[in-house]
Amino acid sequence: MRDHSLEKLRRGIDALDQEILDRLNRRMRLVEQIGRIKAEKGLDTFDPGREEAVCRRLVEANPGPLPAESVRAIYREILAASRKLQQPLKVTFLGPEWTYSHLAALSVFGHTARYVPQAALVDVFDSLCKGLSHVAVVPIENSLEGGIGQTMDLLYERPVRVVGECYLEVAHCLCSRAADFGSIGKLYAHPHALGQCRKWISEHLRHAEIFECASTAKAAREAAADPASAALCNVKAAEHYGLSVLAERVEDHPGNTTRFIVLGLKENTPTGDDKTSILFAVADKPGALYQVLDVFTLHGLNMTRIESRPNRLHPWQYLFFADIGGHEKDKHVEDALKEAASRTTFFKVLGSYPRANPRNPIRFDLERSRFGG
Ligand SMILES: O=C(O)C(=O)C[C@]1(C(=O)O)C=C[C@@H](O)C=C1
Repeated sequence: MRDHSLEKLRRGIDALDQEILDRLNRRMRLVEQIGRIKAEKGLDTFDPGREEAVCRRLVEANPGPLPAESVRAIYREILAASRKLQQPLKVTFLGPEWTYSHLAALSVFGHTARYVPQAALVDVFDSLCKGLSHVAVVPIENSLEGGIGQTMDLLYERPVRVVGECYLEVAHCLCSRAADFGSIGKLYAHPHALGQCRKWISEHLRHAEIFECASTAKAAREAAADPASAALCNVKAAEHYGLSVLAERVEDHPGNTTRFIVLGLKENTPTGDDKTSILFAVADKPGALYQVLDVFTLHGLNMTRIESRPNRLHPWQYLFFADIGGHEKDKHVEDALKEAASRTTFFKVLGSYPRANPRNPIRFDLERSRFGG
């Protein structure tokens, strides 16, 4: 028997879908016009500040029942389609495919960007600096393991700008071609994944010989070649390399999150809720670091991170990486940066970008292989 009320509702949906499509195409015609202006003026297609402003405005104006995370997910793909019409955006990251960097890049740039995996982190920076990619996505710190030293070194050495950030929940799985733990003699894993799963491994895989790999996806690739081995990787890498998931979420602490930064070559426009990353060195004298930090206190700027790293060009000297609230173009931030710089021996603004919320990381839904809130 035909259900007339169901058919009527579906006719309503069809009419609305047509309206959404017409409006999306009207939007895309405006996007094409902007694309032509940008091309004439030599401006970048990707404007992270504007994109964040578009999403934030919609999330704030959203009356529901559509959840905020769905508004963001839908607009992630609409904006990706917009950029693709203007000029396909090339996004580079540490590969192979389905590393956490790849997942982070997908969560920022959607599925229609062009993804360019690299074999090493230095190649990711070089691809951007040589103009072979428009943007790069690299890990900068993990909630359990701390700063990613190699990224910090390359931020010091290369003329790149930080133009965005995102937090991604890291959910490691033990994946293998083997049917159970008993037959696993080797474990392939990235050193950070090993650090994050230390306790679990000592309880469940004490007998396995450990082989470190340059990425979690490479670990999956190695495990695919040897049925008596396993890898610590995400569920997408397991799927891609034909591995079964033997155990889910094997990290020692829930809430394991990695912060990724988006790199570009140009400055960002302010959005009203930004963060600025800086890098500096101070003289070898009492109170030198305090003098710099004091400037931010006096200007009422919140410092959300400070981390030191050995300066590889000058042994036993240190570089400080810090993040403060605000945009370098905000007057009070600009004044503070100028004053702080005058108290250092080296000072570099790495970039200002829309602030992301570490307490609400992007989650990769293991069951549905989709991004959630
Ligand atoms: O406003 C722009 O600069 C656009 O190019 C349009 C648009 C959009 O679709 O809203 C597309 C790409 C940019 O990264 C930002 C926004």
